[in-house]
Amino acid sequence: MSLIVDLLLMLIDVTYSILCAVVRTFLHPRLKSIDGELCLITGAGGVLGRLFALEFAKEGAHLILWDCNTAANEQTAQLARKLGVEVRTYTVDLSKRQSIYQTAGRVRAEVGDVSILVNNAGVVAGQRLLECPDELLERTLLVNCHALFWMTKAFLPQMKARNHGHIVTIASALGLFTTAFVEDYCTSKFGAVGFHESLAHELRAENHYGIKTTLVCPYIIDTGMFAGCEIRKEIQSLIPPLEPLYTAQQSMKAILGEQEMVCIPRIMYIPFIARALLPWEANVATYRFMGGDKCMLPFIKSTEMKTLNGHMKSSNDAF
Ligand SMILES: NC(=O)C1=CN([C@@H]2O[C@H](COP(=O)(O)OP(=O)(O)OC[C@H]3O[C@@H](n4cnc5c(N)ncnc54)[C@H](OP(=O)(O)O)[C@@H]3O)[C@@H](O)[C@H]2O)C=CC1
Ligand SMILES: CC1=C(/C=C/C(C)=C/C=C/C(C)=C/C=O)C(C)(C)CCC1
Repeated sequence: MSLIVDLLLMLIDVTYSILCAVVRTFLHPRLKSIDGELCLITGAGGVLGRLFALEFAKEGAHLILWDCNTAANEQTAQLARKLGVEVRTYTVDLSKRQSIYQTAGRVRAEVGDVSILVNNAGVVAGQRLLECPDELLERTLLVNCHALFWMTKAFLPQMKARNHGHIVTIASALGLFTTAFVEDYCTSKFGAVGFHESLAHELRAENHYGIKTTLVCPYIIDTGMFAGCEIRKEIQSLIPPLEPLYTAQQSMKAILGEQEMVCIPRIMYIPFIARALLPWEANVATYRFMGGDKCMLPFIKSTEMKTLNGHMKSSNDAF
């Protein structure tokens, strides 16, 4: 009997959540206020990180900015302070667990409890797997994936104690479907998506309904990180690279609307769903047609040229 009641309740929940998602797509959802909240953003010296800092500052959140690039991070802080919020900067190496834990300890002691955590920092090796130095591949996993464990372990306990907080994961469309020549990046972003989902389930399973999670999965953004990456010329105008500001603003809408996940642009849901529904060869055929199969080649070539010109060191030289 209780199975039938549970089944009916589940069906009501499923119908209600589908209706909510449909309504949300067409109407503007109510956005929460984050005035006076303490927001920590990683990679705040980078293009998207800086825009996030400014968007959160506009909403009245005080900022803790983390980056390995002290000068760029400080520039972001200066811009944000002009918007009237308090800003503290910290230089940290997110590829090192101890650096994360030490800096988190300083934040807790010097500022207090973080209530919004935006895991934004990300890197990519930008070289073919077989030619890429091992440390560069490892670094992608450490920064894009392992850092999520350490950041969450450092800041979730205080959120749990207050049953209040928000953890944002900036993943990627390449955490939902893949393309060639970016094995390190896809591995790390699929990891980030898996991490986000498991954490979101855990918070619900433990009834921590006051702690929200948002997963952001953007397509190529015009920040320079994937400079050269391009799909078939004729289709490029249909799916152009995203403007960084547009990406940050769409992400903010999802965060403040307490949306669980957002693909930017929405059309990215199609390759995500197609990956799960279509046979592998059918996906290969559509990738080939749209130039999604070799879109990373010009990006990889330009990184390899830089490496040849001595901008980057190869650890394989040691062998
Ligand atoms: N650009 C794109 O096309 C897309 C990007 N994304 C994701 O968006 C996020 C932001 O990307 P974007 O703004 O383009 O990238 P940027 O390279 O502009 O910014 C990343 C920032 O993170 C910093 N950083 C890198 N490694 C570390 C580290 N070990 N410790 C601390 N800070 C570090 C970088 O410093 P430094 O510059 O000194 O290395 C930089 O300031 C990333 O997670 C990325 O994967 C998702 C979809 C598309
Ligand atoms: C593979 C593929 C495509 C191209 C995707 C690209 C080019 C994604 C780039 C994403 C980036 C750079 C993310 C960074 O985090 C299409 C044409 C959309 C559709 C079919 C499959």
